[in-house]
Amino acid sequence: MKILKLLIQSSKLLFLVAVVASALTGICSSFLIKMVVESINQTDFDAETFKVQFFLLWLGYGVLAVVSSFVVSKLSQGIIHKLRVSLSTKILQASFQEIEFNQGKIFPILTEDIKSIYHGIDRMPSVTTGLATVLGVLGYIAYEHPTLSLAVLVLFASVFVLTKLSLKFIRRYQEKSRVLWNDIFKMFEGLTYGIKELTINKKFKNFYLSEVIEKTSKKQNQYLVKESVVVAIASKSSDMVLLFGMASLVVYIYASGFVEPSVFGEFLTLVLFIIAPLSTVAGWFSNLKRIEVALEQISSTGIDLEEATQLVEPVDLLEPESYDSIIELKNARHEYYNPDEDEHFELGPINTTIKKGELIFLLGGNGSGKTTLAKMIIGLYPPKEGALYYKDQKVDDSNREDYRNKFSATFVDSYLFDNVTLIDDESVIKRSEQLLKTLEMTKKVKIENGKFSTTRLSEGQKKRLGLINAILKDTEIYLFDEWAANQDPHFKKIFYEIILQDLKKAGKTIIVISHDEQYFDKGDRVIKLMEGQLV
Ligand SMILES: Nc1ncnc2c1ncn2[C@@H]1O[C@H](COP(=O)(O)OP(=O)(O)OP(=O)(O)O)[C@@H](O)[C@H]1O
Repeated sequence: MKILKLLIQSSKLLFLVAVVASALTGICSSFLIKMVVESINQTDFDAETFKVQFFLLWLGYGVLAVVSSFVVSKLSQGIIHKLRVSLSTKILQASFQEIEFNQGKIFPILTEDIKSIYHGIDRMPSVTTGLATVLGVLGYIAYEHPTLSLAVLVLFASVFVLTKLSLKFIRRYQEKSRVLWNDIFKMFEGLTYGIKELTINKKFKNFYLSEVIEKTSKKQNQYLVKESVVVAIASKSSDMVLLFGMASLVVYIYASGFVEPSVFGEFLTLVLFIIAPLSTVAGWFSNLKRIEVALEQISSTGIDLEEATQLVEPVDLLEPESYDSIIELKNARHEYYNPDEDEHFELGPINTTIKKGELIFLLGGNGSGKTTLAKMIIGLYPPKEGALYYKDQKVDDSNREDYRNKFSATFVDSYLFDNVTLIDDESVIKRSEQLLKTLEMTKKVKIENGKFSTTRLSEGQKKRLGLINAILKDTEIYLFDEWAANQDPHFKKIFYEIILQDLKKAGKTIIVISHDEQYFDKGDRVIKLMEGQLV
């Protein structure tokens, strides 16, 4: 079971303490039950010994139960923390294309699936204690009443079969309701980021509320209700099987007389004591299924929760003194397949070279593949065929991370981080102040505690801050994907005539995706894409 593996991986020592403490708690409770039951029919009842023994077991039970709860909760919290960090790490390490393709699934995983795993683990103290109690009492019954215990085992086996049968249905509904979480998150995304469009148009707002939100939410509720019904049927029918079995035994024992009624009474009391913990253990199996569903969702995005096994040792690219080109694409191809529309987009084969210090404009109509080519050049999409070279060295899985580090980029949908731009170096502070001035942002943004003071800005201003962020990274190659698209003519001029020229003077290699043909004479070369091909 993957969840047990995760628990053990989290801390072997804590896991061992939790198992031992839970087992001892169960043993204490079994002995307490045995003492009470035995004392009922005892003729030579010794109250003093009973009090001492009972007190010690009672105290032991309480202390051990608290210890096991504390340790398991420490373990489960540790797992949740580790899961969050490791999931985030794995997302950052995973193939960009895989994560980009599964973008809609990431949020539900980081919230819903982690919550399901947490709730499953959180119940473990009561489950382990319950299990230990059941096993302890069963052991005692088997020792004291071997024939009767056989009958109990048959009854418990029926409960087990019933639970197992119901788990198939429970899992089916859990899977269906979990898949709907992806739609629910998408719908909340629309509600948050599309609030302008929704607020403006009453018809659309009502449609979104009734046809999207209400329908999806209702559908999920139906699955959740079905799951609860199956859980209730399974658990209640188990209780009914147990009670019916007991009643049948009573009738049979009275009819056959093969056991003394007083012995049977003691036996029955013991069995009744373990029905509740047995129910807790059986109920937990549905939680286990939910954990399985959550873990499957996580691995469906290509994220493997096992400890990372480094497939290729990362290496740095060399920095030779002389080389032909800084970037070269040889027969490089990329393709997308859109399963929803059964549509392919093919880029390439692309053959081109970029020299160090060149300022290149990349031009092309909407959907011609400019951003896709940019992502391939920057190392986000490894070419599906052909190859990419940096200073005459082939870029492959081992050096791709180092290759990507040679770039700074702004994309159309770039995210402006407000807590990452660490401006701690004196020269960087100076440069950022200079850039704020050039891009006329000094009245809006200041540098405070090594960060920009605000990101509550207009879209054009945010883009300018994003540009400053990219430039401050001071990398060898820059890529700007339609940066100037939403800038007014004044800031377009600043971008093409000051910013790009300053970068060029500093020896940077620059690729600019742009439709501003009036500035193309400021560059060294223009390349054009048409339907995925360089023309
Ligand atoms: N993540 C993706 N998955 C599937 N298809 C995609 C993906 N991204 C882009 N495409 C498809 O690839 C084609 C090229 O897209 P791309 O974004 O590279 O074009 P572009 O030239 O940058 O367009 P624009 O000028 O509109 O930004 C389009 O037909 C688009 O539908």
